[in-house]
Amino acid sequence: MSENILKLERVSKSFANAGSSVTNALEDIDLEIRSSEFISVIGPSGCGKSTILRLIAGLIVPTTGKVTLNGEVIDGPAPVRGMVFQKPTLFPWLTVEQNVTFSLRMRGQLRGHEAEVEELMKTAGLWDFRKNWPHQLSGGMAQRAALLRTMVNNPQVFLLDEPLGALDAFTRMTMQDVILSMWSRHRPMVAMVTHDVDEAFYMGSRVIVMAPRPGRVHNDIKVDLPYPRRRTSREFMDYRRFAMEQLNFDNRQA
Ligand SMILES: Nc1ncnc2c1ncn2[C@@H]1O[C@H](COP(=O)(O)OP(=O)(O)OP(=O)(O)O)[C@@H](O)[C@H]1O
Repeated sequence: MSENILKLERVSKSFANAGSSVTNALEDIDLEIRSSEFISVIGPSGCGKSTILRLIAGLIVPTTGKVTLNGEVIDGPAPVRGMVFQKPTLFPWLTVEQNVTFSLRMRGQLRGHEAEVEELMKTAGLWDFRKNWPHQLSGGMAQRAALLRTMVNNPQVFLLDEPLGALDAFTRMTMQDVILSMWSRHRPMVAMVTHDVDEAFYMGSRVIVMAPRPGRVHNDIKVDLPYPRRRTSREFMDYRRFAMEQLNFDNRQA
């Protein structure tokens, strides 16, 4: 399988505010992501994390610079770049299974993919709930269904914007493993925004630390730890400590 390369080259993004002021959400971002990398993006509120994902998704275009996938400029959304948001957006009138297979059915591609869908739903613990309606699901189950719905398209680029932010700590840790096990099947390129430093290092093969005003890359850390990772290992704690220093949290304690 050929390697996919996503590039942000000298990308800046400004937003006009009410009145005449402008927010420089991102300034001069250079970033290269390759197939099978799992990128976690962390940084303080407002530093442009979601803006990076929205640019890659093609929901917005850069003010200057360019975003390309395999050399082609991204200027709109496409199924090869799937995005999952913090709040799962399932169709309430469709069952879990119908939600997960929605885009496959729309494209007439469900036949031949049934076995794969079944296996994915079993991995995600949703098979026994496939006939349920979205309102009958817990938050974690709904988010798993939303993740699968994007995953069944086999996107080249998988964009996750705080996908686990609304979940309790235990469900969140389980979901981290569910996402990693789904990722390990085809190893698509993943870019995930999170506010949780542990999550960033537990999941990411690379962690991008961003700084605000204007949003820029402060550090790009390769996480040299094999999967599955141990949250309590010394190496894990070393990465965590380093990131906390980068984010300047080590000297903000009371
Ligand atoms: N559509 C928009 N119009 C005006 N300003 C915007 C728009 N989208 C984002 N911004 C501004 O751009 C900056 C970066 O926003 P962004 O949502 O990317 O940050 P973030 O790092 O994801 O923040 P958070 O962690 O709080 O979700 C913020 O100052 C935000 O107010």
